[in-house]
Amino acid sequence: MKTFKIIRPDENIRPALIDKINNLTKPKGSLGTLEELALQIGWIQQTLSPTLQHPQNIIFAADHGIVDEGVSLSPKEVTWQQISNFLHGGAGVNFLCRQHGFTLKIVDAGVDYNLPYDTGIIDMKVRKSTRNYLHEAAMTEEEMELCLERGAEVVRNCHKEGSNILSFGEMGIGNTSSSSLWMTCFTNIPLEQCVGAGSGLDNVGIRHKYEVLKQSLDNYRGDRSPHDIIRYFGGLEMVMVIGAMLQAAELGIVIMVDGFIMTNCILAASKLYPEVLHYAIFGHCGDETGHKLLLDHMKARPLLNLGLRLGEGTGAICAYPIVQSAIRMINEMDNFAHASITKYF
Ligand SMILES: Cc1cc2ncn([C@H]3O[C@H](COP(=O)(O)O)[C@@H](O)[C@H]3O)c2cc1C
Ligand SMILES: O=C(O)c1cccnc1
Repeated sequence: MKTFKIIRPDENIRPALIDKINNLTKPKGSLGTLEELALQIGWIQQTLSPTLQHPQNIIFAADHGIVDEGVSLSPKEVTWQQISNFLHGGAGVNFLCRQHGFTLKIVDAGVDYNLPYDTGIIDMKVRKSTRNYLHEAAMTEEEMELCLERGAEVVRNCHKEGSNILSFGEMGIGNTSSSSLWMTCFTNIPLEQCVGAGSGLDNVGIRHKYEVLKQSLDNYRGDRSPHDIIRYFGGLEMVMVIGAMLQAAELGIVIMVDGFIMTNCILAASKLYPEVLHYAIFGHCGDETGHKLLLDHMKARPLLNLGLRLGEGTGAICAYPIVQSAIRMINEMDNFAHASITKYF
């Protein structure tokens, strides 16, 4: 399997970073989460003057065989139709990218449609849709490997373009189902608490989705290793995100984590390489059932709580101005000595 070299950033810089933050003209700790973010990004970048360069939101898209079982309110073709909307600039993620200066990249990981690649969509298609994991593994070992490699390749290209912060998003009707299965397998939280409305199921629909996913789990005969669970229940776009996140961490790129699906992707990535979590900033806690439970389980502290349940990277991008403030704080605030203010602590 593709390997990644992900290290915990060097601790040696931390005292100097803490010292710099504590000497800014404010009571110690009074800028709270902004101070934590500045420390984290300075630590990742190994500098006392961290920067944010060329932010990009990368949407990985694919279809899911399990959709045949009626687990989503939305029909499968919404995946490619929404991609077309992304290209025309009319989706939720588009106005947020425009507002916050993000470049938007769309990656076809496995959409069940012949997409027009001359529009700028990045062709990384591994196959058209996963198989239906009610009956068989969603993807083969080779397909999983291709997903990891291609996700990593997309991020290497962003790195070459100068990005040091990336947000990841997804589009794939049915992908809250894969997410719920990864969540229950990796956290041992009962499946019932991991299954929610996704793109809009009512209670009857959620019950049916739960029954299908429960049956899929009962039918599973794999070895329960992280690798096998990722492969068996994964979405092609979600495994590509894992490759992308791992490559980002290897390159020292800050990872902005979006909603329920992306939180599950970084959870799964951390089962392969635990150190990936040092590079993650959790953008928000959304309304999809299980998201808060999962964040709590991971001891993650999301920046926002806006009741979002869309995906596409929207919640991560909404949180970006807070990250920008943290970077301005550490670079632009004066210190006690220079400002001639008596330091009383
Ligand atoms: C128009 C539309 C736009 C979306 N953008 C993101 N999603 C979100 O909904 C899907 C997951 O929900 P489920 O598992 O219930 O299918 C994903 O595509 C996710 O990105 C959308 C869903 C719809 C309908
Ligand atoms: O939080 C998410 O990522 C999410 C929730 C519902 C539907 N699509 C995405």
